[in-house]
Parts: sequence; C-alpha cells; structure tokens
Amino acid sequence: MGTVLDAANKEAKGRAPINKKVTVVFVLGGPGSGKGTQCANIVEHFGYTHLSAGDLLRAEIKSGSENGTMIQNMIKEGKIVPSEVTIKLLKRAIEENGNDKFLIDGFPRNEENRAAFESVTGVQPEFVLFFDCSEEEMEKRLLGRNQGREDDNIETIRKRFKVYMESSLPVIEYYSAKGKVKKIDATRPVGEVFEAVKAIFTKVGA
Ligand SMILES: Nc1ncnc2c1ncn2[C@@H]1O[C@H](COP(=O)(O)OP(=O)(O)OP(=O)(O)O)[C@@H](O)[C@H]1O
Ligand SMILES: Nc1ccn([C@H]2C[C@H](O)[C@@H](COP(=O)(O)O)O2)c(=O)n1
Ligand SMILES: [Mg+2]
Repeated sequence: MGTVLDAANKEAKGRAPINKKVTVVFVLGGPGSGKGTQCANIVEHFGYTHLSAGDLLRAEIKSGSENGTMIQNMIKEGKIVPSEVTIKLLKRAIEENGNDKFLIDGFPRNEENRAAFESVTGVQPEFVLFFDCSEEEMEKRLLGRNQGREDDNIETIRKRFKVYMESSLPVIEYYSAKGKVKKIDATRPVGEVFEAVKAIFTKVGA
C-alpha cells in the first residue's frame, strides 16, 4: 500500500506549472465556427499570441514524432487526443514564447482536457470566447475551406460534430456556470463577428 508521501510525490510529479505569469483566453466553438479566422484578427488588434491546439497537433504529426501516427489516426476519426500530449505541446509553446497573453483555440475540448490543464499548469482562463454557430453553416464552411485538411470530409465532419455536442459543449457549460463565457453569434459574416469580438476585448481591457 502506498504511503501519504508516495501519494504526494505522485501528485507533484503530474504538476508542471507554467514558468511565468500568463493571461489565457480559451477560444471555443464548433468545427468551422470561425475560431482560427477570428483569432488572427484578435492577434492583429490586441497583441495576443494565437495557439491552436489542432495546429500544434498537426505540426506534431509532420515533425515525425513518436506520437504522430496515433494523433493522425485520432484526428481522422474526429476523436480527441489524450490531454497529456496536447498539454505538453501547449505548455512548451507558451513557455518558448516571449508574450504573456495567449489565445488558446480549440482547447479544452473535453472534461479531461479542462481538468488536466488546470491541475497540470495551474492556469485558469481569464474568460472563454464562445463562437456559437449553426451546424448547417459550419458544415458549409468546412466543406468549402480548401486547406487540404484530412478531416474536412463529410464523414469526419459528422464525427467531429458528434464529439463537439457530446464532449465539448459540456466544457462550455462548465465555464458558463462560473460566469466566464462570452458568447458570440458566429453565424454572421466575418466582419460583423469581429465587431462583437472587438467590443468584448475592449470592454475587458485585455
Ligand atoms: N463568419 C464567417 N462567415 C463565413 N465564412 C467564415 C466565417 N468565419 C470563418 N469562415 C470560413 O470558414 C472556414 C472555417 O473557418 P476557421 O478555420 O476559422 O474555423 P475554425 O473554427 O477554426 O475551424 P476548426 O475547428 O475546424 O479548426 C474557413 O474557410 C473560413 O474562411
Ligand atoms: N484539444 C484538442 C484540439 C484538437 N484536437 C484534434 C481533434 C480535432 O478534431 C482536430 C482538429 O482540431 P481543430 O483544428 O479543428 O481545432 O485536432 C484534439 O484532439 N484535442
Ligand atoms: Mg481552427
């Protein structure tokens, strides 16, 4: 049987706080709701660094990492990669960057992502920007994206929508219950969505 000290050591091992003080905004919303598009605008106007969990995972596949094949298979199936992999990539990207303000796009995607990020890094989001968009509009956008993403086909898109409804929406509800969610109607044209985004960032002085 493990001692109290064993348990404390084990817990301490799992923790790896980020080595600087950071402001984090989680950017959430369904596949194709416009998270990446709006993050690019926020970076330009408000000086944040944009970290897309999906982009970091795709870069990991390309790098030939030992986890590459597993990540590739999971993305093709629209599944969510284990938190330890994604958090390691996010943490490294934050620590290697000179900025202290980060938009984390597409993360946390499920309850495991959320709880692990908070307990490993010790960071809580300043707020959660939630792009609310109809499935019909998201499907149209994804099928027209044309960026060569392996998961932008109708079969994978349907799986991604299912995972979003079942696993990601509960995370948004979790933060909503804490009063942290700023919801935006993302079905509108890009410029109109950004006006709403701008109003939020201006108001919070972020
Ligand atoms: N408000 C909008 N109106 C119409 N098209 C849009 C809008 N916002 C983004 N798009 C287009 O929709 C597609 C998906 O946008 P984007 O990549 O920003 O979404 P995302 O939420 O990051 O998706 P994913 O979760 O799959 O990464 C892109 O082709 C983009 O140009
Ligand atoms: N927290 C995350 C974010 C993304 N993924 C995987 C699974 C997604 O379908 C895929 C693409 O992400 P996107 O670029 O659409 O944000 O990446 C994950 O497993 N965990
Ligand atoms: Mg994206």
